[in-house]
Amino acid sequence: DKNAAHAFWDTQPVPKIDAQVEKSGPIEVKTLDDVRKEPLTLPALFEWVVLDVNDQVQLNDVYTLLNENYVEDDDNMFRFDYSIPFLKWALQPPHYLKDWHIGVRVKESKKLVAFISAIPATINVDKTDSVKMVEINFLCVHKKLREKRLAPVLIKEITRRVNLQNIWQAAYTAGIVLPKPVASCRYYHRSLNPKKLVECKFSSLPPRVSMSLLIKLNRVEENTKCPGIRPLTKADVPSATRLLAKYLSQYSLAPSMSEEEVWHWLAPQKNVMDCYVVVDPKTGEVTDMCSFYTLPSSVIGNPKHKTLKAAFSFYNIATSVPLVDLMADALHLAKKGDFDVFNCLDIFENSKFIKEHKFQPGDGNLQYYLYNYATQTKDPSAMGLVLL
Ligand SMILES: CCCCCCCCCCCCCC(=O)CSCCNC(=O)CCNC(=O)[C@H](O)C(C)(C)COP(=O)(O)OP(=O)(O)OC[C@H]1O[C@@H](n2cnc3c(N)ncnc32)[C@H](O)[C@@H]1OP(=O)(O)O
Ligand SMILES: CN(C)Cc1n[nH]c2ccc(-c3ccc(F)cc3OCCn3ccnc3)cc12
Repeated sequence: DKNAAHAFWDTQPVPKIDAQVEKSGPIEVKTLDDVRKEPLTLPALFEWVVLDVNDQVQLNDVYTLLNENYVEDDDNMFRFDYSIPFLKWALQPPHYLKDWHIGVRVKESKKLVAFISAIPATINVDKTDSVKMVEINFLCVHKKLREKRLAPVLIKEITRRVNLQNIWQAAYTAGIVLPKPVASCRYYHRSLNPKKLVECKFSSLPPRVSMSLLIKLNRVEENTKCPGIRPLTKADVPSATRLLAKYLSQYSLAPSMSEEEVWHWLAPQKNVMDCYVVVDPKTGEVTDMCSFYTLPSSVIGNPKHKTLKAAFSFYNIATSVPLVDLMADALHLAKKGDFDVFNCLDIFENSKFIKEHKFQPGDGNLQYYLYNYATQTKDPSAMGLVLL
């Protein structure tokens, strides 16, 4: 309800839930002099730590905290299981700061009980403003320490450390409604391994549909449709960077990526990132690209299956082939890569293929947010940004 008190968020530079935005731009303007020099105070038993994700032991601590305590679906049947290589990749883009990988440990046992991260990103807002921001992700408090107001402390501390670098805006997404969504997006699932999805109770057999019929109904193309589609290589990066910049310029919220960033985010990496391109045979220019990342979920309390292998749609651009054909290839390649399900949001032009490719609606929303930046609420199709 619109009057619900947000004891923390009502103190933050974000629009009130029922605010009408006049003009776009920063909500508050501060200088380095306004920024606390010392860390926020934690409850007595806890200490701040910086996680060095180059140290296998510390990276494993982050993996275990998230594997056991991170995001679950509404029915608590699945929990995201970001892999160790995925977390290293997600946390170490070009120009990352170790200081922005913040943990809370129990002083006595050194057990990691909370985490929050920021990575640098240049975000274009409303196609006009290019804003130096951070992307906030992997906020997690151990299940045993929930509802003790620890999250606001983590958020204020990462805000402080980001402000110290003269950055005043952030982008983040969440499955819950907070003040105040920039866009409210829906997620969709395309079954690739219907038998396993039914056994995991991710999906159910429709009435009067046998398992063999369900398998047949979800069959994907035997071959690719796009001529010469192949994995992205480093040599493709200058052309792919130009194609991405041109494509993303049409969206109200989109990243601006250097060649170094394009290679970091789109370089094919087993069990992390799949990226395929179509190039003009004459010029070698990249004309089309599809990409999806690997994010498994633990299956909670299932006797037969421990994990669900999900592909999440990332950046897709079709200029020489229809988007529907490019995504047919993405589904084919994901099936070949042994994924059980292919997920996407109703952002970009994804609604063009969601119906035709037999995606089913998911059970919730993914809300997009900006911190300290007011702008009009957008349609999901105006979103051109994917957060992991
Ligand atoms: C300029 C730079 C700026 C950088 C910072 C930008 C902002 C970045 C913001 C972060 C972006 C993260 C993005 C991201 O990582 C992707 S969203 C995924 C977040 N993580 C999970 O859902 C994992 C499982 N849940 C937990 O670990 C805990 O439930 C968490 C830690 C979520 C909350 O711990 P808790 O023990 O359940 O709760 P208290 O400590 O008692 O705190 C309650 C207060 O926290 C507010 N809350 C709850 N969930 C939130 C969420 N997902 N975002 C923001 N705020 C959230 C809540 O509204 C309330 O405030 P209010 O009373 O005002 O309503
Ligand atoms: C984005 N990134 C910040 C992680 C994140 N946080 N909170 C979330 C809430 C929903 C989705 C999401 C996004 C796309 C999608 F196709 C399905 C999704 O969740 C299904 C429900 N679920 C949650 C865990 N296991 C299954 C991601 C997230």
